[in-house]
This record gives sequence, structure tokens and C-alpha cells, in this order.
Amino acid sequence: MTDLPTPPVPAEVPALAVLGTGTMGETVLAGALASGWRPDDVVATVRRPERGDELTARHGVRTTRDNVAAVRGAGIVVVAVKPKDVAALLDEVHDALGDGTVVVSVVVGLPTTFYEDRLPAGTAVVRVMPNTPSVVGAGVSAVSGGAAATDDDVALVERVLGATGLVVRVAEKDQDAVGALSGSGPAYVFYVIDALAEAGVLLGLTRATALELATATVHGAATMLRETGEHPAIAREKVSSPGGTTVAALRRLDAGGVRAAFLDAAEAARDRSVELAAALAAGPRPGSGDER
Ligand SMILES: NC(=O)C1=CN([C@@H]2O[C@H](COP(=O)(O)OP(=O)(O)OC[C@H]3O[C@@H](n4cnc5c(N)ncnc54)[C@H](OP(=O)(O)O)[C@@H]3O)[C@@H](O)[C@H]2O)C=CC1
Ligand SMILES: O=C(O)[C@@H]1CCC=N1
Repeated sequence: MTDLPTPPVPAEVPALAVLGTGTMGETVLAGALASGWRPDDVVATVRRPERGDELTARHGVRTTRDNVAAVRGAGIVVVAVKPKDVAALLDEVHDALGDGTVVVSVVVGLPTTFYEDRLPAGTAVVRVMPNTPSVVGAGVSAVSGGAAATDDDVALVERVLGATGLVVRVAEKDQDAVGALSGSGPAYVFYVIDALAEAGVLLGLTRATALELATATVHGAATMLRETGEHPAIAREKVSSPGGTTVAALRRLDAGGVRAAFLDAAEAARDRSVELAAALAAGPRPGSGDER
């Protein structure tokens, strides 16, 4: 795990509990530490003690398997378990949540109402869709407040995420689309990098050189768009000389239906997000895949 930037001077911050500290829970935790939370302000829950030891060694935070103990005294509670585990977790911690605690969900699909229906009346819930590049401070997180979340509650969550990269507010109705684009998006880009590297190997480059070139090319292209503000179609045209090599290659991508495949892929992710939430609101059906 790569270190995030040095934290600013810590101000008074509410204690933070991360419930279910796997890939995304650890990312949020590391982001909070980089945003000014001290290790003493943070507790992380795990199912396996060895995972707890790993997190303590890496981040200096307390870890426990006891979700109820973790939420006692926490001003911010981050739910970072898989969708199928959320309902049981909320039942478990329901009575231990303090007044004014902000509950943050990074769980794909589940709307803030899923939490509001299961937690004490008036609980502030903030839905976040982060992505894994947050671990190196290059993430994107989209944030939406639920019915009882105030502007200050949302701003507090934005502060937790501040060191993880770009943080944007979106309407909650857009969160399934955001998940399909930037939440799952790193996987699409890793897929592209892997495929590009494979292409280099096909053309005789060593695997190490091919992967280095592919990764640096994607990084460079994305950085260039961010820094110049240029539209990708214009940037693409500038690479494509008349009668040259790039236009010959792009013709093959068009013939392979690559653009349509990206649209289909995002639609499938969005539909799965909606489907998961609907299934879990009704209770998972064993063997249906809803329990993932
Ligand atoms: N990975 C990603 O790119 C993104 C994930 N998300 C969302 O983040 C959430 C977590 O995903 P991800 O981090 O990938 O999954 P992980 O499996 O890596 O993390 C979930 C963690 O929760 C632990 N856990 C499960 N139940 C409990 C419990 N009752 N008490 C304490 N810990 C528990 C698991 O422990 P154990 O491993 O021992 O079972 C695991 O470490 C999901 O809801 C997902 O939708 C959102 C955006 C991006
Ligand atoms: O695949 C998933 O379900 C999670 C949500 C967004 C990215 N990964």
C-alpha cells in the first residue's frame, strides 16, 4: 500500500469507526489518517484477527472484531462490508449508535433509505462511491446525503475523503451510474492496460517492457486530459496522422465494437447495482447470487 500525503495539523475531529476493513475500508481509513485523523481517533473492525494485526502494523489504528464496541463513541461510522452483509451489521450496531453519529456507506447499490429504514429515526446517512486509486491519493469519490444528513454532515465526510483524490457531490439518483463509471472504472482501465501489454508481447516486447509502456501511456494520456482540459476526441485526432498508423489501429477498435462494449459494460454494472439493492431490500434469495 502506497503512503498518502502527510496529514495537515489535526484539528478536533469526531472519532471514526470503519466497519469491515477490507480493500475499501482500508482505503477510507488511510484517507482519514492522511486528512488529519490520528490513529487514536480511528478504530477498524475485522472478521479475522490476522487482518487486524496487518492494519495495526500498517496504520497504527486499533482493530477489533466487535462492531458494537467500535461504534460506541464514534462520531462517524463507515460501513464498508459487502452488500449482502449490511443488513445484519446494521441490526448489530443499531442500539449502540450515538445521537448525531454520521453513518457513511461506501456500499454499491444500497440507497440511503436502506440504512434509514434500519437505523434509529433521524440517523444521518451519507452515501459515497469511492474507487481504489484513492489509496494513492488519485481516487474519485461521489458523495450524496440522505434525508437527515445536513450540509455539515456531508462536508465532514468530504473532509474524511479529502486526501484520497477528487471528491464530488452528486444527486443520489446518479449513484448507480457513478458506481458503474468511476467505482468499477479502475477495473476497466486495468483490463485495458493488461490488454495493451499483451499486445506489446504479441509484437515481441518483453512482458516487463510492455507493461511499463502500457501503464505509463494510460497514466500520461489521463494526466494530459486532466491538465489541458482537451476533449479526448480532439486529443485522439492529434495522434492520428492522415494515412498513418494510428488511424489504421483505431479502425480495428471500431470494427471490434470496443466503444459499444464499454457502453454495454457500464450499463451492466449499473443494472447489477440496481438489482442488488432491490434483491437485498426484499431479502436475499439463497443461490440467486444476491448474497454476493
Ligand atoms: N473494491 C472496490 O473497488 C469498491 C468497493 N466498494 C464497496 O465497498 C464495500 C467493500 O468492498 P471491498 O472492500 O472490495 O470488499 P472486501 O471483501 O475487501 O472487504 C469487506 C471486509 O469486510 C469484512 N467483514 C465482513 N463482514 C463483517 C462484519 N460483520 N464485521 C466486520 N468485518 C466484516 C470482511 O472480512 P473477511 O475478509 O474476513 O470476510 C472484509 O475484510 C462493498 O460494499 C463494495 O460495494 C465501493 C467502491 C469500490
Ligand atoms: O464490484 C463491485 O461490486 C464493487 C463496487 C464498485 C467497485 N467494486
